[in-house]
Amino acid sequence: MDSPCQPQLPTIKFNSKKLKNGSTDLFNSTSDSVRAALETYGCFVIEYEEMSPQLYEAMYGLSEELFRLPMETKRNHTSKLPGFGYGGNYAAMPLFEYFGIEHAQPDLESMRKFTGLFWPDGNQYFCETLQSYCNLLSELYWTVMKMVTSSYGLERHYSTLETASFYMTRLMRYHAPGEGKSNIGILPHRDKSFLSVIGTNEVRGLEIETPDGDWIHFEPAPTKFIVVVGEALMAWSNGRIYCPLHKVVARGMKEKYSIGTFSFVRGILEVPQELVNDKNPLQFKPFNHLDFLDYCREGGSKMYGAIQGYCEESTRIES
Ligand SMILES: O=C(O)CCC(=O)C(=O)O
Ligand SMILES: [Fe+2]
Repeated sequence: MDSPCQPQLPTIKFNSKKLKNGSTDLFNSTSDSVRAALETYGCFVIEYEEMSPQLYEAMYGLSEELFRLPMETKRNHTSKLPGFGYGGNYAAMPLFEYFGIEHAQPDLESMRKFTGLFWPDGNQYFCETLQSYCNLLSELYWTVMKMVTSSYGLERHYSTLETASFYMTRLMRYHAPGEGKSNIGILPHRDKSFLSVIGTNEVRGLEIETPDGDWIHFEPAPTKFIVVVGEALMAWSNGRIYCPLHKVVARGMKEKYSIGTFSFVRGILEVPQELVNDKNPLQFKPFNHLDFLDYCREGGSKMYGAIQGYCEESTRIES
């Protein structure tokens, strides 16, 4: 049992109507809370009360259906990008399986292409449900990005990032290890993405390490999403934003399902001038995010954190 004084992840309420149409005071104060959470923990929990219970039930029901398909069908989903496509049955992570869908927007066409791999005659219900869920993750994602850029006074960078970004929406399953048992779901790692927003069914398992070395559980609920910083955003912020180590531990009899949208930025990522000064000298040379992703392809110790080494190495090669 967890003790009541266990450290908690910061939780921030998002009410999209109030944030869009309401007071700028609310937007500004929420933005500052988001920035503080990302600087301290590299993550926070969004409490989103408007979440539709019907969409939640439908999406996680359909995830179960998708993962129950035969292995040869699941393998139809391939990608050249590491971590995208279908993956699973790894010796070091035997309980973990995923489908990483690459898309420019959470549009119906991308979802139709993915759905068509498994249901050649179409599956409108799956396709529309997946699109609605991706849309929601994307809205939450861009609300966070608007807040981060605004809190640093970097509003002009928002649309540049928006234009250059593309996404991997990843549907994940963790097999249940069995009564009274636990086993690793995903090994400890730092994300190679810019930022992600992840929802989950009611099964716990995701743990995040604080800078002090404590591991904190994300406590799932239909109205909760977790925002996690990737190494690319940490570098872009010149190290102001923290990038946390995290892992999934599967326990007990229930399968865990989660769905996250992870963003990537095409072209060169560069620390904004506004974040560099005498007190905060430049820590990360400009880098190509997709080349960085490729550099991390082999996994291993790079999963713990590789951006510092990558920026140094790629500058050495160029000079
Ligand atoms: O399934 C989760 O909750 C976390 C997944 C994760 O850390 C990842 O895909 O990078
Ligand atoms: Fe991760």
